[in-house]
This record gives sequence, structure tokens and C-alpha cells, in this order.
Amino acid sequence: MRKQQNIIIPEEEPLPIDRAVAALRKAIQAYDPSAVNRSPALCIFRQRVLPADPLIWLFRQRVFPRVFWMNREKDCTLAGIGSADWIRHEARGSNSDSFDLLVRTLSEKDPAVRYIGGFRFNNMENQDETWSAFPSFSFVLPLVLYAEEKDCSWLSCHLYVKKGEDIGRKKTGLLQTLEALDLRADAAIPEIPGLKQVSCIPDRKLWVEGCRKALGLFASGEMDKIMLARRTVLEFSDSFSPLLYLIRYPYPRNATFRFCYEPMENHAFISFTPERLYRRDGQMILTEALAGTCLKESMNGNDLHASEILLNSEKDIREHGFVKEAIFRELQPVSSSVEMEENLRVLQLNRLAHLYTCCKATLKPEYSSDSAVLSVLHPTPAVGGVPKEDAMQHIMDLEPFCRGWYAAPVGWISRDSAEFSVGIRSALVTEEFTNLYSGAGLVEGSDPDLEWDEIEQKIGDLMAIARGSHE
Ligand SMILES: C=C(O[C@@H]1C=C(C(=O)O)C=C[C@H]1O)C(=O)O
Ligand SMILES: [Mg+2]
Repeated sequence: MRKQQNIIIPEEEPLPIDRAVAALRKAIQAYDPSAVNRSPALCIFRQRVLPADPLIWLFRQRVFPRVFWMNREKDCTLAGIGSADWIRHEARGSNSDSFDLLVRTLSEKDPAVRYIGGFRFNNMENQDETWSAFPSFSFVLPLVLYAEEKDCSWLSCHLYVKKGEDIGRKKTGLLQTLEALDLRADAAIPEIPGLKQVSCIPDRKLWVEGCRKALGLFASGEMDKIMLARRTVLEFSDSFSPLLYLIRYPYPRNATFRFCYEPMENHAFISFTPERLYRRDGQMILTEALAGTCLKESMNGNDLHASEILLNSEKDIREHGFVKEAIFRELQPVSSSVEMEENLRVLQLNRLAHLYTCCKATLKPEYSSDSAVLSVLHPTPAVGGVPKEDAMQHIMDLEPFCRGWYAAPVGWISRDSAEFSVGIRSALVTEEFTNLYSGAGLVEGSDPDLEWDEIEQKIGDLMAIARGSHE
């Protein structure tokens, strides 16, 4: 057994998962709480394991919340169960107040761990019953975490003891969770129940009306860009695990982040988004503009053809330009340098291609925090609009549903680093209902019918899974 600061490593060698759990249990049992002289106190028990399938592992566990994160590069996967610590905020208010509060709370936490969760898109928006389990923000430090990073897999247990809490009781709780883990590697994956009904909010007619209103705002010079979204309600014959969407996602190489936040059984927000909000490591920020879309439906998967169309589409380049310019402009006051790529790139997905520009920035020391970065970047005009504040109001006025966590920052955060994706191509799964959320960026010259088709393709992968027609 090796100990480094507050991390206890039972064995150096990677173990099969059942032996890893046994080693972790032994280490937790032997842990001497009298050695802890500060509070709150976090002790991490971390054992390297032989690689397992993280989603199957997660699916087998019956401990909630369950959380999942995989980045677009697929070199970081986090699958967590239970909560060692849970940072939540319910009250309405400005988004920047939420960001500040989270970061202030995290500043007192251990820098060695990541909290996984998300925010509401617009915390000024009225609460809505559909989203009752998804507050202003909610971030969890899992009790047990299976993680894969840099070709290394491990299982961690977090023993977190707040002031006044009984450490013996916490140890017992953690040991009981470990005892109850289901460690079988194979699992019979159930089918998704039959899809009974599909409806759209707004329907096609109201969508066109909403878009026309937005086009009117462009014509009068009030606005330059607005992203409007649609909620697609699916009703199934029975309830099921939201993780089935992730397990059945048929494109292992598709360039998407994968996120699931399931606070209680069969109730989750999931997202398969291609869009990074940012990654922060200390003062370094990696972000991007992703907007402008080409549908590949009729191209037999011809990526080159899609790129050619996009790189010659005046409307998509203009749509993309608003996002690129806003990110560059908003980062200036908080950064000592901002490097935005000149040339447009194309990000290829299964059904779509997007215009894409990569951006790197170095934060000024006084702004090297996630609250500063979240406040300037969220929402980018890819999911909000130009001008930013007016767009928030128009979105609330024009959309006949509550965005909740849709299009908001979702990901993980620690004291010194963070990675957030933009929670689009997403679903709120509640028992036998799935609400899909997706939208399209409108600019002058947008055609409401083509934007509707764009949304259909953006939720195409999720619809195929729901219909059982993805294989
Ligand atoms: C808003 C969404 O996607 C955004 C809108 C895009 C567009 O309109 O071209 C492209 C990528 C995303 O920035 C969504 O999928 O819900
Ligand atoms: Mg578009």
C-alpha cells in the first residue's frame, strides 16, 4: 500500500475489477480516521484496474446519482455512482452569479478531484416542472468512480467527511456501496421499449412563425443571429434506463462528447454534442466556434463533398462568423493572448458536417478561473445569439418550452482545470418520456423549412436509437 498526501493506492499493478474492489475495501477498512486532523477531509482510495467497458459497468450499478462523461477525443472517460459530495444550487438569478457561486464553493474543495454536472441554460428563466430535478447547477463528486485517461484505467473511492460528520459511519456507507457493486463484465442489454408517439413543440407551422419573427428582428437591424430550438416529445410503452441511449449509440468514432447526469433512476439529462465550450488547464484555454451545418443525407457519407459545400456556403460562413467573432471579442478582456485560427475547418459527423474554428487563449492571472471563462463564453452565439443579452430575452419570448439544461455548459470541473461541452443534441429522459432538444442558428436569409430539416438531422442519431432502427 502506498500513500501520497490524501491518496491511498492499495496495489501498484492493475488488477481485475473484482480484485481491485477487494483491495480497496481492505484499504478503507484499515484507514485510521484518528490521523485526520482537518475538516472537511477527503481521502481518495485509488486502484488501477484492467480496462472494462465503462458504460456496461455503470449500467450494472444501482446507486444514484449516476454520471458519465467522455470527451470528443475519447481519451478521458468518467463513470461515477453515488455522491461523496454534491454541490447544488436551486435559486433563480443571473448565470454569472451561478458561475461565481460554484467556483467559490469549489475553492474550498480538494484540488485533486473532479466534480461532474451541469448548469441551466438561462437561470433567469422560470422554473418548469419538466426540469424539476435539474436545478440552477448541480455537480457531484461520485462516491465510486471508474475512470480511463491516458491509457490508464482505475477505480476510485472518495471518502469525504464534512465538519461534524461521523467518519466511522461514512466508512461503513462506502464499504456497503462497494459490497453491493455488480461486477459481472457481460450484461444482457435490454431493448428500448416501443415508441408510441412523437410530437414536436413547436409544430412545423409554429416553428415557421417563430423563425419569421426572428427574421423580422434581423430585417429591422435589432438582431444579427438567434438560435431557436425545438423540443421533440417521444412517448414509449414503458420506462427504461437513459443509459441505453449511450450504450446503443452506434457510432464509436463519431466526434461527440457523451454526457449523462442521472440524479434518480430512469431520469436523466443526456447529450451527444460535437461542441466544446472550453477546456481549461490553469491559465490555458482551448475553445472553438462550431456553427454552420451541411446535411449529408444524400451524399452517401461523402465527407469531401460536404466540406466543399460548406466552405462555399455564404450563409453558413456568415452564421459561423458571428460565433467566431463573438468568442474572439469576449475573450479579449480576460486574456493576455487570444489565438483564433484564420482558416475555416470542417468537423465531420455521421449525418452532418459543421464549420469549425479552433481558438487558444491565455487568461490573465486575475481571470484564471472558470467563473470568468463561463461568464464570457456562455452562451456563445452558436446557442444564444448576437447581441447576447437581447438574444436571451428573445429566446424566452419565442420558444414555447423551457430550455433547462439544454445548450448549457455540461462537463467536469476541478479547482485548477475544467472541461465543458455545450449540451446540445440532448435529451431529458423521464420514465416513459424522452424530450429531445435541438436547434438551429438563424441569420438573415435563413429558410425556416431548411432549418427544420437541419434539426431533424441533428436529432437523427437519437431518433434512430428510439425507433430501434440504428443497427
Ligand atoms: C443548436 C444546435 O447546434 C448548433 C447550431 C448549428 C447550426 O445552426 O449550424 C451548428 C452547431 C451548433 O452550434 C443544436 O444541435 O441544438
Ligand atoms: Mg445552421
